Amino acid sequence: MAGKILSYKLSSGYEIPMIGLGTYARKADTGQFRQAVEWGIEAGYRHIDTASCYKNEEEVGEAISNKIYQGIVSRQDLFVTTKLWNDSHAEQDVIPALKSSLNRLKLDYVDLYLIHWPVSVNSMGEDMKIDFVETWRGMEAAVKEGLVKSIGVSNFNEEQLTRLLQNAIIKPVVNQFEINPTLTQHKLVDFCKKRSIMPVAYTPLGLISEARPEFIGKDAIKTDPKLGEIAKKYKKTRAQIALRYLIQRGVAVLPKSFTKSRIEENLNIFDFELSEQEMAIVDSYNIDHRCVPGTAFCRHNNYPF
Ligand SMILES: NC(=O)C1=CN([C@@H]2O[C@H](COP(=O)(O)OP(=O)(O)OC[C@H]3O[C@@H](n4cnc5c(N)ncnc54)[C@H](OP(=O)(O)O)[C@@H]3O)[C@@H](O)[C@H]2O)C=CC1
Ligand SMILES: O=C1CO[C@H](CO)[C@@H](O)[C@@H]1O
Repeated sequence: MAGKILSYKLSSGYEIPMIGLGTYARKADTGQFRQAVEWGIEAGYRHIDTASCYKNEEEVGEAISNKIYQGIVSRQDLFVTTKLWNDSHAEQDVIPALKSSLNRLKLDYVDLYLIHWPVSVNSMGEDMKIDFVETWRGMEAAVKEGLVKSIGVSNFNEEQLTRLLQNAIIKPVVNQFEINPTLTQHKLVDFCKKRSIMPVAYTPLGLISEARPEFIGKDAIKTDPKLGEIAKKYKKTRAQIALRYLIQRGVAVLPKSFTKSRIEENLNIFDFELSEQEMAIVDSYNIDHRCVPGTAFCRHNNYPF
């Protein structure tokens, strides 16, 4: 891997590597998550993003245990994030849900625990209308029990972050939300930074990713020659330029791949710098298009978008 991975000091005092390996997949073969995380750690990733709803924490945990056992990394070298699912938002459900995640991950703490969505549901998917401030009390208790180093949120909008900050004893250190060249999110990124909340980009490749035939017609970014020229100049791919653009905006990125060469490629973004003009070109692909609109929750209380 060329170039040292940058990291950022969170408001909790812990360092978060600016790139993490995403692990969500709608479909996967048995062992595919484990294999991807093992390749990731071998390639140099030290930050892994999972969630209880991804149903892959066991395989992610196996990969981590294997790499620790093989002496490739120690637990302290890794930054592991997992997320509280929407069906465990009652204050008393947070620690049991986290303990189940830790059990599946075979870890005794995670570095970051996030409220996955500001929306609460029951096992039938019905809206439970639980206030996320109540959920936050459970998150704070998890810090006090030493089960997690830092806590944060995902898919929260400005209004929700404001209410949370007004009511939090331990402040959220991260908001994880969709950010990429076709959904640049300048307003929410600036809002978070001003409040010492680190913006972390999910779906950082957005419409660049080849596996999204449903977006044909909106994906000029895949073929536009201006981006091709920038990529050629630095001997990088369009995906690497998109990731570098986010890093230079001070946004951490979580690219997911099951392909060994892409896992390595996505990490190889720390040995070049885009000019201001090139940053503006990448920025110009914005069409405010959400790849992850969370439509399953669009009629729920606290739907964020
Ligand atoms: N908090 C939240 O609500 C959400 C969190 N997330 C997190 O963010 C992570 C990343 O988001 P995700 O939606 O997976 O989207 P990504 O932007 O990471 O895109 C993933 C897709 O891009 C392909 N890909 C990966 N690298 C390259 C490359 N270099 N060139 C071309 N194609 C590439 C992958 O294919 P292949 O695997 O075949 O290589 C895969 O199909 C998730 O895995 C998850 O951890 C995601 C969505 C919501
Ligand atoms: O984290 C996640 C992974 O992707 C899913 C579907 O696109 C999202 O709903 C979820 O929030």
